[in-house]
Amino acid sequence: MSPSLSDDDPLTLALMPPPDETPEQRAVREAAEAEAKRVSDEIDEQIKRERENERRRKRPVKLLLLGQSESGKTATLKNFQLTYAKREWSEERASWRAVIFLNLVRNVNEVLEHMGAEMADLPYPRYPENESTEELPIRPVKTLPPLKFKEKHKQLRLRLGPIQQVQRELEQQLGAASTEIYSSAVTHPASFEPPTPSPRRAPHEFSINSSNGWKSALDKFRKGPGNRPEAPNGTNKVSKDVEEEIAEIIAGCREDIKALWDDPIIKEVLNRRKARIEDAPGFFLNDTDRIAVKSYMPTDDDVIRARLRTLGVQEYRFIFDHGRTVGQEWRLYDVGGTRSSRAAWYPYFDDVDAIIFLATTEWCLVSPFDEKLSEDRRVNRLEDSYLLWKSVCSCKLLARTQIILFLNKCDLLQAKLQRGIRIRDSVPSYHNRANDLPTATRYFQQHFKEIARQYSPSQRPFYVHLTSVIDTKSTAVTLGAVEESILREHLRRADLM
Ligand SMILES: Nc1nc2c(ncn2[C@@H]2O[C@H](COP(=O)(O)OP(=O)(O)OP(=O)(O)O)[C@@H](O)[C@H]2O)c(=O)[nH]1
Ligand SMILES: [Mg+2]
Repeated sequence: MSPSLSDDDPLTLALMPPPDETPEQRAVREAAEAEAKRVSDEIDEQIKRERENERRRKRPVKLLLLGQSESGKTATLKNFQLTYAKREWSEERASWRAVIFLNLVRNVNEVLEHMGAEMADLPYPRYPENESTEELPIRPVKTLPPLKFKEKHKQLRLRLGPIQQVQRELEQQLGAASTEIYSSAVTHPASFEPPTPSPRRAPHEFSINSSNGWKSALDKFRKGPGNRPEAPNGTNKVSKDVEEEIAEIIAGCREDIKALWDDPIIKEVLNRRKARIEDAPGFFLNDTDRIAVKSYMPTDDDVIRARLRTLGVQEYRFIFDHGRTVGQEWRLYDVGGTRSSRAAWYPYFDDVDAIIFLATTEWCLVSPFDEKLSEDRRVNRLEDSYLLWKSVCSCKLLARTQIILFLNKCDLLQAKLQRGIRIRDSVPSYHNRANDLPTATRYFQQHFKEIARQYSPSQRPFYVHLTSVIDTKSTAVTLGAVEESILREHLRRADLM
């Protein structure tokens, strides 16, 4: 007998067989007790199973964002945060201010550089080829008459001089993510193959890089106490002061920045030098009035449009506060897309529920009147995108992973087609198809689908969305569909475990 129960315990008394129980009554009672025990055990077993299922279902949803550099991975991640984790989004928004300042001063300095070069009659600029030693073809010598610069232009250059210093200061504060890497050589598939043991690939290269990505770059500018402990040497504080100082300098240059950007001679300079600054990532010169004020605070759209390169692999954990998966933890992995970053992707392929692969096709559209990049380089980027897609589709580790293709930057593709740029001039296999957005996206989509069909280790559904992820409203609708399909897959995998 249990030490807590004695013969005069009410429960024991209630459960005791009646003293005058007949053998028949006893048999009935024992059968009833056995049945009750069976039912009770069954219920216990069911509760155990449900708990186990619940535990499995609570497993975080893991989503990997892949694609070339500048394809829009980080912008997609920001849309996830804006749509599903609004609180974190609002907390983080202000810390993008410094990045947007950097984007704006970069725009200004690029215009100034073109003006200076045109004034000095220098040849057309070349892009730095950090990742490749391949030379770009030299542009033809100019044949146009020199432009008539006035005193006003010299004055503008002089008065906007401090903006160069501001760029240097911001780049220093934000670290390596603030500078771009350009590459043109595409001779082999983009490699993220399993790391072979080699002294050049130490394991730490494959860990989450939180020390120098944009997350940590933003930390330096994060507002308010309590969010992060202040660095012992007071660097956070210094950065905050620096940011205010920078806001003041930019505000002081507001009228000059506007005068520069609105000037007809400067427009001609940019035309001649084929610099379409407005199509480049992180273009904010049309927003100078709003941004170049001391009290400037970024809007949602500003943050989505801001450009800061991702270094390594960054993990973001969100508990969704909207959508079908409220309360569910999602882990999003945002990777750096430059060719040299891709070796770090592979370790994240294991155990991932889904991949969103971002591809942009507008790269390949070259107009001899519009683009300052060489045709080879643009077409190579399209080729690189196909090769990267092929590598992802054919990867055995991902054979059972859902892959969702975003054909992104459709807004830029549409704008180029409207400017009359013909696809067939850059992509001969396009032949005489209609030069419009529906036909173009169908064509590119078909190409990606065919690669997936041909190279996937086993057949899988082809999911594709045509996106412009800077449009937050339409992207929220796309993400709704994506969330549902990823969740279905997540639950299916949980049941298989
Ligand atoms: N116009 C337009 N711009 C876009 C679109 N998607 C992204 N961008 C912009 O393109 C730039 C590059 O986007 P990111 O999201 O930083 O690119 P990424 O793929 O993360 O690039 P890495 O970090 O270098 O791998 C940013 O300034 C974005 O705002 C789009 O659909 N349309
Ligand atoms: Mg990125």
